[in-house]
Amino acid sequence: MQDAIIELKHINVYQGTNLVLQDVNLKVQKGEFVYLVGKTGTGKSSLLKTLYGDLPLKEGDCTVVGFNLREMDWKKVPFLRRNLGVVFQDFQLLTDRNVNDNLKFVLRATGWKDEKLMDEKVLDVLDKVGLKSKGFKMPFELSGGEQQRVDIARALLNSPKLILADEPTGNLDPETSDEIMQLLFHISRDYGTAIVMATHDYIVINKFPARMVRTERGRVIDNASIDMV
Ligand SMILES: Nc1ncnc2c1ncn2[C@@H]1O[C@H](COP(=O)(O)OP(=O)(O)OP(=O)(O)O)[C@@H](O)[C@H]1O
Repeated sequence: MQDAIIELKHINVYQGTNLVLQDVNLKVQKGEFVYLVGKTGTGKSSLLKTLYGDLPLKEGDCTVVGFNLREMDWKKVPFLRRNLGVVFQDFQLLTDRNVNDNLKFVLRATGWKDEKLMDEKVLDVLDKVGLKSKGFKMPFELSGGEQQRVDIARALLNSPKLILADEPTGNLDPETSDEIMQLLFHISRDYGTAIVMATHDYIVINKFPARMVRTERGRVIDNASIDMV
C-alpha cells in the first residue's frame, strides 16, 4: 500500500468568509510530483496555504504529513510546519544575515540547539542544492536562481516528506527556471519527497511533465491534461 502524504476529502477553502474552492478531493502519494495549475485568482495559493496551516480548515477532512488539520489544535501548526517545507516565488530570505545564518535561524526556530549539528545540517542542505561554498554570502550577493536554491535548502532543513512550492520559477529567467525544476525533480525522485507546485508556467510543465491538478471555477479538477489548459 502506498503512503498518502496529502489526503483531502470534501474540503472547502475560504479566504475570510469568501468560499474560494469547494468540495476538494485529492490524494498525493510519497515522492509524487504534482503541478497545481489554473488561472490567476482561482485559488492555488489559498489551497497551499490551507495545507500548511496558514488558512484555517473549516469544512472537510484534510490529512497532511500525518496531521489531521480538522482535529488539530491551532497551536500545533508549528509542528506541522516542521514536517513540510514551503518554497515561495519571492524567496523570502532575511536580508540582514548571510545564507548560513538564514538557515540556522530556521533550525533554531524549529527546536535545534546543538551548534555542531546545525552547522552540519546547513552544509548538508547547501550541498544538496549545489551551494556548498556560498554559506557566507549575503542574500543580495546572490543571483535570483541562487536565492531560490537557498529557499529550497531552507525547505529541506527538517527532511520533509512534502514540499509545497508556490510559483517557485515565477521570478526567474527560462534557463534558471530549468535548473530549479531539475533540482526539484531530483529532490522528489531521489529523496522521495512529495512536491506540490503551483504554477502558471506551461513552458516549464511541457519541459518537465508530471501529474496535473487544476483549479477552475471554484473546483479542483484532477487528471487535468495539458491540452485542456
Ligand atoms: N488575503 C486575502 N484576503 C482576502 N481574499 C483573498 C486573499 N488572498 C487571496 N484572496 C482571494 O482569494 C481568491 C483566490 O486567490 P489565490 O491567491 O488563492 O489564487 P491563485 O490561483 O493563487 O492566484 P495567483 O496565480 O494570482 O497567485 C481570489 O479571489 C483572491 O482575490
